[in-house]
Amino acid sequence: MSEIHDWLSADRLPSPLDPALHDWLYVDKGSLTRRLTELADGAFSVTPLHEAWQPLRADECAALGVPADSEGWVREVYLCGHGQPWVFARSVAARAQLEDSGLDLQRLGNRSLGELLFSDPAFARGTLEACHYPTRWLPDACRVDGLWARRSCFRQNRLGVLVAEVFLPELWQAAAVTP
Ligand SMILES: C=C(O[C@@H]1C=C(C(=O)O)C=C[C@H]1O)C(=O)O
Repeated sequence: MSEIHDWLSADRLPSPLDPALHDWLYVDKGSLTRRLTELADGAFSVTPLHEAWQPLRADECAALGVPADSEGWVREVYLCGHGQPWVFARSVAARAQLEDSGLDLQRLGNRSLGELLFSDPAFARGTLEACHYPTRWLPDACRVDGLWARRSCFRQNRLGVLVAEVFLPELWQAAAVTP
């Protein structure tokens, strides 16, 4: 299934995925931070790569329900096990929604956004969608074609935080999954 470039919910997949891969992408709706922490026996860390106000991508504006080219806070990090990048995560929120919400994403640093989202019961997670993440959107250091990614939107009142997680080959090795 090398042609999936659009974000698809599980019911729109053209054919079934390997069950272990399907589980990571669609079934486990809990915190990825917690799942990776368990897999790494506690040796989990977050490495911020890029944090800035900038225009959001078209697919992000559509998912958040804001006008095209809206500005938002963009946070890109590696989620690491034993110091090795396992997941590249990009989380975005539109400026107007964020400023109304009081959520302070700018001072998160190397704390996990997942801990924050999952510790606040006011946030509800939307449908998980997956795709092969466009290579050009990856940092140079992990630019591999056809990597599986998933995304979902966490909503609280008017605020949406869209979280995309790209699974890197080192994670599949550690988890003994053949993607
Ligand atoms: C949504 C979660 O948060 C994770 C932590 C992130 C961060 O710190 O920037 C980003 C995306 C997620 O992979 C989670 O743990 O499930």
